[in-house]
Amino acid sequence: MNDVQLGGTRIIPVVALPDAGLALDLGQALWAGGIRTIEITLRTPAALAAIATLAEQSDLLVGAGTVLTAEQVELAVEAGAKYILSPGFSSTVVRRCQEVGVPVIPGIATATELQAALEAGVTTVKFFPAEQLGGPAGIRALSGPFGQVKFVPTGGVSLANLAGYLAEPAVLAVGASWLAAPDLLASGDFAEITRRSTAAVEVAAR
Ligand SMILES: O=C(O)C(=O)C[C@H](O)[C@H](O)COP(=O)(O)O
Repeated sequence: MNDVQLGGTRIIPVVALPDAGLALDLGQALWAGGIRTIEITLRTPAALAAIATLAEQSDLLVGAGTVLTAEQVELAVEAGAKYILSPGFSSTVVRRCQEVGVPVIPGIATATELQAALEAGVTTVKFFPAEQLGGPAGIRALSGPFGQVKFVPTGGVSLANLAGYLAEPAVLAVGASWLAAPDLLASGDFAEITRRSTAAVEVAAR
């Protein structure tokens, strides 16, 4: 599975890319800041083209996010996505990922959903929306009965609370949009994306 790679810098920038033409500059800006993976959400029409560009022309480990259907799994994998994330748990999405042989990180928000994920053969889950669900303490509570599970908290993770999440042994990596925030992408401020990446990677390395 991609745990080893995701566990590298432990930070996954979550990006809704307005224009696939920004993909390479974005990839370079993140890489320069020490980031080694990216989640491109299938929330914009540019997503699949951006995944293809980065999969072919960058060294980033490219994941596809907001994958809600089996068809989207296929499209994302065809485009070059190396792992799949969903905001919630769908046994249909998970099954198709398993059939295709691509690692999947479905979202869970409750113990019931986590049990469903385990039953489906998943042991790495997205914890979404992390801050609203109790943050690191919420993850710690779920880790009690589910000690074998690794979490990727996403939703409300910032530079200010990053260290708290990464200090949890059950946290594989965090997902967050502030590194490549929509306003930075809109204004083409790639230098700031590198600055934010550098700052986050520095916190993760402590
Ligand atoms: O679409 C998905 O699959 C998601 O994960 C939803 C959000 O884009 C992330 O949770 C980012 O949240 P923020 O870092 O708080 O902006």
